[in-house]
Amino acid sequence: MTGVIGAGAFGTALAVSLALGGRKVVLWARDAEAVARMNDTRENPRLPGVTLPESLVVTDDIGSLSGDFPLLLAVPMQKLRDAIRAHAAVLDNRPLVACCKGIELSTGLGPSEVIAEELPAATPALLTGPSFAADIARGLPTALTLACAHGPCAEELQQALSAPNLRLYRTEDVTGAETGGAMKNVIAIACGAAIGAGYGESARAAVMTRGYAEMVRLAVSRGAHENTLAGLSGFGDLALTCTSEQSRNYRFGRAIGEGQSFDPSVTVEGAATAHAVQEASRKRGVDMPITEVVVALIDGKVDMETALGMLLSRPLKEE
Ligand SMILES: NC(=O)C1=CN([C@@H]2O[C@H](COP(=O)(O)OP(=O)(O)OC[C@H]3O[C@@H](n4cnc5c(N)ncnc54)[C@H](OP(=O)(O)O)[C@@H]3O)[C@@H](O)[C@H]2O)C=CC1
Ligand SMILES: O=C(CO)COP(=O)(O)O
Repeated sequence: MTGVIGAGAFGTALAVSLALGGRKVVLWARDAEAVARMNDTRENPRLPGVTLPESLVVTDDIGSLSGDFPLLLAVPMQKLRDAIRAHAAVLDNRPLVACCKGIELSTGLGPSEVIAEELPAATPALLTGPSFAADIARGLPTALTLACAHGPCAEELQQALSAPNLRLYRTEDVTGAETGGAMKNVIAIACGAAIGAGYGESARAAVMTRGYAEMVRLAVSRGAHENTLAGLSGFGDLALTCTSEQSRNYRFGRAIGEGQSFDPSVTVEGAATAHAVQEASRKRGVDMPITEVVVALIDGKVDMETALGMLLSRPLKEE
């Protein structure tokens, strides 16, 4: 059995995929009315056009997740700690797989570190990599990274969470996987802004590549292995998010580049994470010029022309 906490787009997509793969899955949401609607219509408005399989149990009863089976935590990064605290009794002392991508603004910690801080007896893991919820829910082929520092648990989770069209690779480098997932959103905002401002696809490729260099520098400074960043959780997700109109982070960046507003109710993980990364990188003395520019753009401190100048006027250096 698998439990999923958070019936947003991603939690629902993972629950659907696992249920269609023959697993027993319980999807929990905090909003009783939304749960009743989902049970009535067998659809989730956050994932339009996808029918919830009959075998998928949707509930607002957190007690139905009691047990020692793995729980997927599919809530936004900045909400993860609240969600854990609200249900600590049920969540403690079992595998908890964070499905969020980001760094906590108030602490500079990644998802596995937040879990470890709140629930030291739980086994933290991370599911990350290139995947749009809509693609997973439609059964399109997808490959992701399952990261867990505890080797045997990583293998069990890899088996338990793979589905016919959802292929999981395993790593024990949780720090590398979570830094890649967090940073790709920041760089996707920069890429969206470059395209929105009309700077062209060559500029985007430059931002992606130099953004990857920033991702690697930050990850290594946090204790990650450089090679992890070349995998699905780093390069893979960077490639997807920086080039797809499906990405909310990319579209948010594009709106900035076009001088348009963006719906504040949409989950854009890279916005808070850019600020968290800026603070962490300054403390560690890690050079992150694209992240600095993204923060300045989000805060409205610079316009696109100034932002471009900040990057192009840097001293010439070796690659
Ligand atoms: N969408 C995608 O394609 C992908 C998303 N992700 C990652 O998944 C994470 C979630 O994103 P996504 O599902 O798209 O976001 P959504 O905006 O679609 O949904 C977020 C969900 O989290 C719930 N939630 C928020 N706070 C809490 C809380 N304190 N307790 C319980 N539930 C809470 C919300 O419930 P409510 O409606 O009641 O507010 C909502 O159901 C993000 O980190 C994202 O980066 C990863 C890969 C793909
Ligand atoms: O993480 C994702 C793809 O891997 C989803 O990206 P967005 O949050 O930008 O939509």
